[in-house]
Amino acid sequence: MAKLINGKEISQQIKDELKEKVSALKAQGKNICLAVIQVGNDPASSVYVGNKKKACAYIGIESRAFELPEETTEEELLSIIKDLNEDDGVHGILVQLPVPKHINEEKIINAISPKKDVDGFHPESVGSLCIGRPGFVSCTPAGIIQLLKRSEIDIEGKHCVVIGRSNIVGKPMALLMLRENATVTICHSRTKNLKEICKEADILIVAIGKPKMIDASYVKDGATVIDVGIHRDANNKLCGDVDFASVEPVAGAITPVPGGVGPMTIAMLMNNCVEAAEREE
Ligand SMILES: NC(=O)C1=CN([C@@H]2O[C@H](COP(=O)(O)OP(=O)(O)OC[C@H]3O[C@@H](n4cnc5c(N)ncnc54)[C@H](OP(=O)(O)O)[C@@H]3O)[C@@H](O)[C@H]2O)C=CC1
Ligand SMILES: Nc1nc(=O)c2c([nH]1)NC[C@@H]1CN(c3ccc(C(=O)N[C@@H](CCC(=O)O)C(=O)O)cc3)C=[N+]21
Ligand SMILES: [Mg+2]
Repeated sequence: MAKLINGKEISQQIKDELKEKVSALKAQGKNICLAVIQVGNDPASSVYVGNKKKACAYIGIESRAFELPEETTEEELLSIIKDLNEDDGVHGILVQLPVPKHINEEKIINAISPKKDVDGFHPESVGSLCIGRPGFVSCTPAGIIQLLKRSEIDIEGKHCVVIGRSNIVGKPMALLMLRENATVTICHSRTKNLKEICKEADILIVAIGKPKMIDASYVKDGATVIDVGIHRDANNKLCGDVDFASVEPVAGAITPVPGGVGPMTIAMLMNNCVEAAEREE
């Protein structure tokens, strides 16, 4: 029986810590504001954006919502970002991904000022993480580090296997584990012997985007398993990239979906907004 890593509870702790910080900042006359931009109305995106707005309200951060139609042009979106970059009242800018196909995602990410890049997706933020300089760190991987630390799971010297090498999850995750002195292996769709490599992991972080792909046969006895995936199964129930029922009996610790990594992503977004405001001085 694995210890359940409770992301809902840990994210709540973090949000409560941030709430106190925000009221202290407010007492000094500083109000924090996050601009959240959604283009189109993908239902999953709307759920995440809604969760972000709720978290802002709870912590005392103002959220300025831009609900733009699917037909919004790249130029229009870039122009909104430019205005927000120049607006001293706005501390963080988030453009919910994916954006519609006619908009170049890379151009949008590059347009956001690194000072307001609370998602940590800008090349300057990623480069800073890579060479150990201060900058915003992608929220999902940063949240996973918090999950591990606050669950008292040692990272230093452990073999961490990350499955997935996307720019927003897998790669920054591997860099963060390295920064925490883990020995890190990154796996992807061309990896041979995926199962054998995963079986070596003390900490297995799964971000592949394939529902329930990782079962007990990939997991060493007692390993910590972190499930980043988020899907809806045949019964419209949320599930991850990990087959929880299969893995839970062999793992030492495991995150559920929902209530694992997802809520941490939002808590770390809030953390980055507070940092953006604090850095302003
Ligand atoms: N909970 C949260 O807060 C968040 C959850 N997510 C979820 O996490 C998952 C991953 O997201 P993201 O990183 O954006 O996904 P991407 O689709 O961008 O990346 C998936 C990665 O997994 C690799 N991969 C795909 N299939 C296999 C396979 N059969 N064996 C080994 N590796 C494989 C790919 O390899 P290759 O590079 O070779 O193609 C790629 O590197 C998704 O389910 C997403 O919804 C994402 C962000 C936040
Ligand atoms: N610019 C940008 N930044 C992101 O951080 C970003 C993004 N685009 N695009 C999509 C992914 C995905 N993501 C999630 C956030 C919260 C939950 C979350 O709250 N999950 C809850 C359940 C949510 C539900 O009910 O569906 C949970 O796992 O318990 C999940 C996933 C952020 N992302
Ligand atoms: Mg992706």
